[in-house]
Amino acid sequence: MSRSSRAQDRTPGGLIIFLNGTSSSGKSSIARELLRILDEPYFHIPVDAFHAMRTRQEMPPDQLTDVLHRTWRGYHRAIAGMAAAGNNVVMDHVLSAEWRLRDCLDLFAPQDVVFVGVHCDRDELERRERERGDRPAGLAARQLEQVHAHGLYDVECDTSRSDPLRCAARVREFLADRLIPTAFQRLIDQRGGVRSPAE
Ligand SMILES: Nc1ncnc2c1ncn2[C@@H]1O[C@H](COP(=O)(O)OP(=O)(O)OP(=O)(O)O)[C@@H](O)[C@H]1O
Repeated sequence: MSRSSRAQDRTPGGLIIFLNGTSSSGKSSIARELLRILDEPYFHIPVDAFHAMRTRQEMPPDQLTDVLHRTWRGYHRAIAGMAAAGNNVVMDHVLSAEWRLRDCLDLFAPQDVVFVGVHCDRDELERRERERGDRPAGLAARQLEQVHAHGLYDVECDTSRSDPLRCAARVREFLADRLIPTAFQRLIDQRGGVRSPAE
C-alpha cells in the first residue's frame, strides 16, 4: 500500500455517546430511543452484551475476578476501535470502579466523547429492581456513590423525572451544538494530562 493511499484510508473518529449510570438507571432505554431518533448511523454497544458473549461455565472466584477485569478492559478497547474506524457508538456502561473511567480517559479521543450522566433516585432504582426481578436487590444503591463520583458530564438526565425519549432528546439537542472542551477533555486536564499506569 502506498504512503498516500494509507493517508486516505484514515477515517475521522466516530462519536461516542457514553451513557453512565447505575444498574436499572435507564441507560438501555435511552440508548434504544437514541438509535430511533438520531439522524446518523449509531451502534448501541452495552457492556452487558460483552458479558453475555462469555462462556457460561462456573469459575473459581479468583479466575472470575481476572476474567471480569479483562472483559471490561476489552469492552473499552472495542469501543475505542469502533470509534477509531469512524463508527458512531452509544456506550452503555456502569463506572462503578474508579479505574474504569481512567481506562476510558486513556483510550478515547476526548473531543469525540459526549459524556452523559444517567441519574435516578434511590427509591425508584429499588422499585425497578423489585419489578425487574433479574438484578440482585440493592445492586444499584451500592453502585450509586462511585458511579458519579467524578462529578462532570456534558449532559445529565434524571430518569425518575423524565421518560427515555425526553432524555434521548436532550442528548440529541446537545449534539446539535456541542460545547468544547468536552467533559472528557476537562477530566483529562484535571489530572494534568497524565496517562494512568496499566491496570
Ligand atoms: N425513564 C424511565 N421511567 C420509568 N421507567 C424506566 C425509565 N427508564 C427505564 N425504566 C425502566 O427501568 C428498568 C431498567 O431500565 P434499563 O434496562 O433501560 O436500565 P439500565 O440502566 O440499562 O439497566 P442495567 O444496567 O441493569 O441493564 C426497565 O424496566 C425500564 O422499563
